[in-house]
Amino acid sequence: MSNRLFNVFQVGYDPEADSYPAWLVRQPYSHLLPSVVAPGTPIAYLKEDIRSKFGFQKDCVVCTGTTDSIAAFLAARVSQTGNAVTSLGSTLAIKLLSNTRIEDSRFGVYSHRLDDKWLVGGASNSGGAVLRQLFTDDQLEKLSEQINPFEASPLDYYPLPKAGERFPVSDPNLSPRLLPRPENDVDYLHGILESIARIEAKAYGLLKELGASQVKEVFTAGGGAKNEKWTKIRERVLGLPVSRAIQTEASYGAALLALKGAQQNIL
Ligand SMILES: Nc1ncnc2c1ncn2[C@@H]1O[C@H](COP(=O)(O)OP(=O)(O)O)[C@@H](O)[C@H]1O
Ligand SMILES: O=C(CO)[C@H](O)[C@H](O)COP(=O)(O)O
Repeated sequence: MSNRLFNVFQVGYDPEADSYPAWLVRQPYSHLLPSVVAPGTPIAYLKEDIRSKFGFQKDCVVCTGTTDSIAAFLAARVSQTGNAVTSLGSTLAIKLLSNTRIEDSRFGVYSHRLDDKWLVGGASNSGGAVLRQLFTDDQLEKLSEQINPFEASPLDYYPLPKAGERFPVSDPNLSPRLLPRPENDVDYLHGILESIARIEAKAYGLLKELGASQVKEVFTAGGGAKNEKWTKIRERVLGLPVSRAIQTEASYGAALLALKGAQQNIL
């Protein structure tokens, strides 16, 4: 049984029809396809050996979950069309609540169903992993303090931890661009944060071009959410209100799903 309704469409599940397509069901291997249930559905009690090994309670029930960036979206508890959550973790993942579904593999764009709406977006390989290759978290904090976020950086990079990008450009060979490196690390970090913000702006612009609902406000999750200077840079580059989500950890969204599941009877 799949515990990720939101991503079984990656094995061919149609989230609009809420079923596998007929051509797939006709295949000789179709019995191997995972059965699908909604996130936050209780599916089983823990096996006794696991329960006692880790000290879980007898009534501990396993519920279906979701992907990390959808969990971050749920944690932010936003519900209005046009609200979006950018997860600034190791990668940069975008989820916009839209009335329309969009799919375009040329740009790594896809939609997950969320009740009667769609969570449209994609995930860029840019984000915190490349920052961690260059700076410690402590340096990130101290250098960021010295950035003037209202001043545009003249540096133009495409920060990636290694070659390859998924969204808003799908190119497995795209090379990281992190040069020239200025002498001053504050300037360097400013240029990198601003360049990642431009990737984010391009991503939201692309979703709009492809027909998604207009983005009105962006909430931020993940390790980058605590960087207030970056938030201000992003606000300027995106031309949208940007703020830290009330809960910035994807695990909080997963816990909300577990709470929902715990209130239902097991399947
Ligand atoms: N002050 C900061 N400013 C920007 N990014 C930061 C800061 N501190 C940590 N990060 C980034 O946050 C990332 C970790 O966030 P997290 O949400 O835990 O990521 P993940 O769960 O995807 O690994 C690291 O890659 C790190 O570079
Ligand atoms: O790669 C990821 C984050 O970088 C996620 O695992 C990926 O985004 C899958 O989740 P979703 O289908 O919700 O985007």
